[in-house]
Amino acid sequence: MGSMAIKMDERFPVLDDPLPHDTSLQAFMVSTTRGFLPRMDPIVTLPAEFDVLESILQRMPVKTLSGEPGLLAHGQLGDVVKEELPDLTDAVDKYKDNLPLMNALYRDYSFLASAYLLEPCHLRFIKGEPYGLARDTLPKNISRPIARCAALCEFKPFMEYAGSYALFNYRLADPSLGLVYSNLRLIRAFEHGLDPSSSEAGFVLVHIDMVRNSGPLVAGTMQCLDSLTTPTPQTRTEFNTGLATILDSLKKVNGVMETMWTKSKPNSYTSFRTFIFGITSQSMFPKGVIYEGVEDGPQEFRGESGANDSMIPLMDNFLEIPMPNTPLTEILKDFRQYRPSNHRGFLEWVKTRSGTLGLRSWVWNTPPNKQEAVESKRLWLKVLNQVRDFRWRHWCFAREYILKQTSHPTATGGSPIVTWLPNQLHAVLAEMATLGSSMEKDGNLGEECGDIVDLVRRQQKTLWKEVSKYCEERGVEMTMTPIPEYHEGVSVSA
Ligand code: HEM
Repeated sequence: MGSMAIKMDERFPVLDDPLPHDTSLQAFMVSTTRGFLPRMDPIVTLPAEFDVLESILQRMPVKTLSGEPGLLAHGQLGDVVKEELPDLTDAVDKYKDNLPLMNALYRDYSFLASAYLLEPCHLRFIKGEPYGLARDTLPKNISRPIARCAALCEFKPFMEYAGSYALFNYRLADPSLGLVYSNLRLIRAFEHGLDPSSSEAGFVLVHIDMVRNSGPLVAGTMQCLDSLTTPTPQTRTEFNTGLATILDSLKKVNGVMETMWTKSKPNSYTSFRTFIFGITSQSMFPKGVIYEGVEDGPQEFRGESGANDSMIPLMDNFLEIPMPNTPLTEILKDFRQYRPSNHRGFLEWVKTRSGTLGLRSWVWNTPPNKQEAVESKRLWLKVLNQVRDFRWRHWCFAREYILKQTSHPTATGGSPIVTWLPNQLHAVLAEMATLGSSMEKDGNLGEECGDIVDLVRRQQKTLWKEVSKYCEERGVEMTMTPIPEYHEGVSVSA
């Protein structure tokens, strides 16, 4: 089901039972129980053939598990990789039928690859110097095995958010306590992340803690789409129940997101992020990276980024949020490739299914006076409000963790730091203002939705001012389109 073509007129095979013991399936498959988390908790222990890799990865972080400085603290990783690590591609092949194990190897080689390439930049960064150039060649003992496991797991041969850095990088300190924040530990880290109270650990673990709530998000989405696919007299009721489930799940996700402020400190982010930069659009890699023994030409890939999480893209596709036709939106589309193949297939399927059903029109162009139809609109607006809430908080993160800390112009995924996040936030605000105005006209806004629309109108102006200020300070072109005063007269049909 990973890369297998799913016909768009068939129901996407979302799992209810995530089949945690089935090693013939990719680790990442969308389910109504674990949502976008892998089907099983990530594999921690590698087979004995990989003992050298394990030993290097344990000695690698700036601060190791014992608290002693590791190889990256003194710039010793490059030499150790050359001296100690054999090319273990044949050992990878020996286990190729065990896809979750391939995923663990992909995670581990991608940690090593990023640390190896960016080690020189880290050494300059801690001296307060600009990043300068990274290493531009990945030696065979890393490039061949990472290319092999990435191909088997259907990832890019470079660190990704789900398959490597975040969602396949946790273990349970006490398995009997399950997936609760205080019980989560990182498997791999670059800087201080093996200490669960560190900002690096907090940054990663908050992502996992959020995605832990994505099962009902998937289930609610499927319920909404199913209810319209085969219409019955109960369709509207079922649709509204599905929307309510989505809303509940997003509220939990946003509630956990808010804990980032205390779990990971704004002034610590820039030091561990050196290792999660990608190759695409980064000054550290002006000529890409040569993967020795794999491909002839230089390669480039986007870096690790929450932009490759699937929860918000799911909502973008389900709600048919119109994105502006800008080069920034092209980057958003490019990000959609950097995720597990099954997530990719699911997101595409939802986009097509919502579009074919004309979901947005069905909700917004129905007669305004039927109570259940009005409820669909209110729920839809509240779900959009959670997407807004996510993106607004996210913009606040970008301001506090990045813009106020560094002048480096490009985020880890290779997007321009000042304008990219606002491109999407602006689009969500505009959509909400448009839909809110149409409810207002019909006299159906109600108090809660009225408050939401008021907030949207205030945030449109604040965002505009903030982005203009950063663009001016940094000499960046302001790309946001002007805000039409309260979007009067804008059509809401899809
Ligand atoms: C300190 C916290 C965070 C910072 C500094 C941060 C930073 C960024 C940056 C700079 C981008 C732009 C894309 C790029 O990398 O080129 C981005 C995108 C994104 N990040 Fe984060 N992030 C944070 C936390 C999170 C969390 C907890 C999630 C949860 C899943 C997340 C999900 C996303 C999403 C979905 C996008 C795409 C946004 C969109 O479509 O508008 N981020 N992040």
